[in-house]
Amino acid sequence: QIHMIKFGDLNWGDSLGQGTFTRIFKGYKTDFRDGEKHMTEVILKELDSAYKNCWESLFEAASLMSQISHKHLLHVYGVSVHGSQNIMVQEFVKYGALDLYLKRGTSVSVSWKLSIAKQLACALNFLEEQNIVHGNICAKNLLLAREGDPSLGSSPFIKLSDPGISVVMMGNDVILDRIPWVAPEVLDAPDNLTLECDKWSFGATVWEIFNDGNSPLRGWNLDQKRNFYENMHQLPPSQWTELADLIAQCMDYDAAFRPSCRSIIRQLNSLITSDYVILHATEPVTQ
Ligand SMILES: Nc1cnc(-c2cc(N)nc3[nH]ccc23)cn1
Repeated sequence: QIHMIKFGDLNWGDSLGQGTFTRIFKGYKTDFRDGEKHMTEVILKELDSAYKNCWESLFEAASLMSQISHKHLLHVYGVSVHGSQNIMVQEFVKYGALDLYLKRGTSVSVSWKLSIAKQLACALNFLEEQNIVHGNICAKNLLLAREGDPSLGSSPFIKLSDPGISVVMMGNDVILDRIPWVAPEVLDAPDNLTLECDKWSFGATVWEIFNDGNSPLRGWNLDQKRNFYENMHQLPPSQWTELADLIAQCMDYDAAFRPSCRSIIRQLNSLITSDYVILHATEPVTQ
């Protein structure tokens, strides 16, 4: 049910960097609609030939995302296979990955951050309703389609990218390196990804959004990361107690205690209307 795209219909542009086992290029796909030639901006994700055996997992991730459509889920046009090249063709999202956008130091307001968190919660709620586990929720996989302009009062708009190659295909080191986004229970059973795992990752992603895109536990080695879970540590809490509480609820070591998406959305709505937002309208840019 995933669309197969003819390699000849793809035009390759600049390299935009690397994903996990993939190279990312800007590009265009040609298609003919009502007798006219259309060039659509796309992202081409080419799987490194060394990881050919992961193609099936990448293909599954693409199929998953192309089966469902939602305004906050990245659109996957299809895949193209050309000799040893395996390519996923995705919609191009103008401002790219949220973690890089935040790291570039663009100063954004608390309500901007809450708006992003709520959009991600809505995407997760939609996936939960379809009983679909994403498995790789993180700021790197949030793409910014619209910056939002505080002076115009227009809010940002994000799209959740595909999960990429499943952790099931990865070695234990890659799973450990995904601490603190990967839920603790995944370390013991990587092939048992549940909806609750996405809630844990949601908590870590909200932490990133409110920490200017800085990676939590940045620079820690795999042993330190393993100890973080073995000692059941939590990420440094925000000064905003209600936000810290929501993150801690999502990052509960007991999956059964993590809140439902409905509860997450309700709590975000109450944060959005709280006085804290007015008091911290535009955070001073911390250099
Ligand atoms: N589905 C996607 C994925 N990545 C982008 C993107 C946009 C941009 N401005 N710079 C980038 N640099 C690397 C990737 C990227 C766009 N759309």
